[in-house]
Amino acid sequence: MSKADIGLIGLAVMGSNLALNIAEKGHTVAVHNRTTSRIDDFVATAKEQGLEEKVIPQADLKAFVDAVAKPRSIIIMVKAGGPVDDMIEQLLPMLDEGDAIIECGNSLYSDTQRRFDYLKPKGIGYLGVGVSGGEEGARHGPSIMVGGAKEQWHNAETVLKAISAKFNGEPCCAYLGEGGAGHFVKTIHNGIEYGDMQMIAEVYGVMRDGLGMEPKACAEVFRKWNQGPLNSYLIEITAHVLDAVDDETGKPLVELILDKAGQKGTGVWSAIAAQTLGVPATAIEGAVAARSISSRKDEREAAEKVYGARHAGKADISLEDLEKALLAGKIVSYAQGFAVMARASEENGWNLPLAEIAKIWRAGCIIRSRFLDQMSAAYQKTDTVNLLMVPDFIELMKQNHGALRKLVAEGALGEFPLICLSSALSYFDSYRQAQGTANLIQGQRDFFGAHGFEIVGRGKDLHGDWPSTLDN
Ligand SMILES: NC(=O)C1=CN([C@@H]2O[C@H](COP(=O)(O)OP(=O)(O)OC[C@H]3O[C@@H](n4cnc5c(N)ncnc54)[C@H](OP(=O)(O)O)[C@@H]3O)[C@@H](O)[C@H]2O)C=CC1
Ligand SMILES: O=C(CO)[C@H](O)[C@H](O)COP(=O)(O)O
Repeated sequence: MSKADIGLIGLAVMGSNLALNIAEKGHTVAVHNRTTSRIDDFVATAKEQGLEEKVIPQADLKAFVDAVAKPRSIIIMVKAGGPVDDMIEQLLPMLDEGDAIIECGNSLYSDTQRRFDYLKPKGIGYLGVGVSGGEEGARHGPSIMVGGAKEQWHNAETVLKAISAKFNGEPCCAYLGEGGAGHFVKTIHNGIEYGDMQMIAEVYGVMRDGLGMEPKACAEVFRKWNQGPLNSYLIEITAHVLDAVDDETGKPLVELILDKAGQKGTGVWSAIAAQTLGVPATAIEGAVAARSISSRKDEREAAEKVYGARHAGKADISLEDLEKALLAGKIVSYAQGFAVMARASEENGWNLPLAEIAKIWRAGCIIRSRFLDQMSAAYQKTDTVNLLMVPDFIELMKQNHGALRKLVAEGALGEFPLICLSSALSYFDSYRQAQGTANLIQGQRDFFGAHGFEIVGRGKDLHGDWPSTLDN
């Protein structure tokens, strides 16, 4: 029996769809799953789709490994965390030097780095790969962010590029750097995804509570915006979510869905990375905070009783300004996400290609958009890491930050929470303020802790002659 081009372990939502995608592109794939009933279900689906000849199912792990051509490329698509380490340990005695484990889940990049370092001396290549696009993407073409062992990447490159999404014929799949680089980029992708989703939700809140719009009317607006500069997958699906009607009650489905957002970790990891690297990512942090506040429904209900319902009423803002405000917020959020990646790249020696990252996000992934095409073109022309200093985007910010300002002001007066959009605006205003207020902070730090301050022309580590007695 001829050997499979590639192996795949983990036939849940993502793994099964990736395996079907691989088979459809003409590559033979050996598949395995801990619970064997999933293998049977997968084989049945492969048959329905006429792909069974490209699939080698193996319930026994050793037989699965033996079914893959050497040097082996074995994708693992299991639950992130401990299960990945378990899988690695089970595979290790069965692999040969030069084989590769290609881990495609949403893993913490520091775990990926650890696994890469652990396997390298054993002669096993470890690739930590971010895959975005959900179920549909996995089946028909995700965006694929590869990090880890470069040599083994070349063995798997043909298959991974074949199954990835294409933008103008170019694969949305690239090798981005050693160790945890691929998973770091996927994490920041998700952080940006959180920002996009939260900003959209905040604008929906203003439409609903400030402009008194019904979900169907909101859907219509998002559909229209999807024809303009905000064109993106997330704007498109927002229109669909707002349009959906509950069969049981005939009411808009969105009004029945509990307002508590889930989160699986990548947003928090992005915010922690930003803080650890000393690169502000206020939009991502705001989006994570908003999800956490949303989950405290009981507390919110109690607080509303204490403080009274918000004044929600007429917001004095046009739909045109809402669109512009969303665009300005989005630019700031992407500027922050890319600045975090640039800093992480320096810190870890990854040499992350920012233009390439924007390119492979243009199709297949959850944040795919027209905007990313503009971004990749802009980053190809410049080395500047902050998008706010890239000529095309300077122009866009100049045209749109006024609308963001108006929205945030309306939000404050009308008591509409805009945690993400307002923090994006504050970042923008802080970023472009040549004379800030940290002079006072430095004075305070020197007062209570003799931490020293700098006076230009006079020197560093200077101290004030502060009073020694105080009232407090
Ligand atoms: N769902 C999505 O939209 C996206 C998910 N991801 C990431 O992709 C990965 C897979 O996601 P998804 O397909 O949703 O599946 P899940 O995260 O729900 O994981 C289920 C799979 O993991 C296997 N598994 C769990 N524990 C173990 C273990 N200890 N040993 C062996 N196998 C184990 C399960 O096997 P069994 O059947 O035996 O229980 C099953 O195949 C995750 O890291 C996820 O974060 C990335 C992008 C999008
Ligand atoms: O990676 C993804 C999309 O890109 C997954 O759908 C992920 O689960 C999204 O994160 P969260 O569940 O925290 O919203």
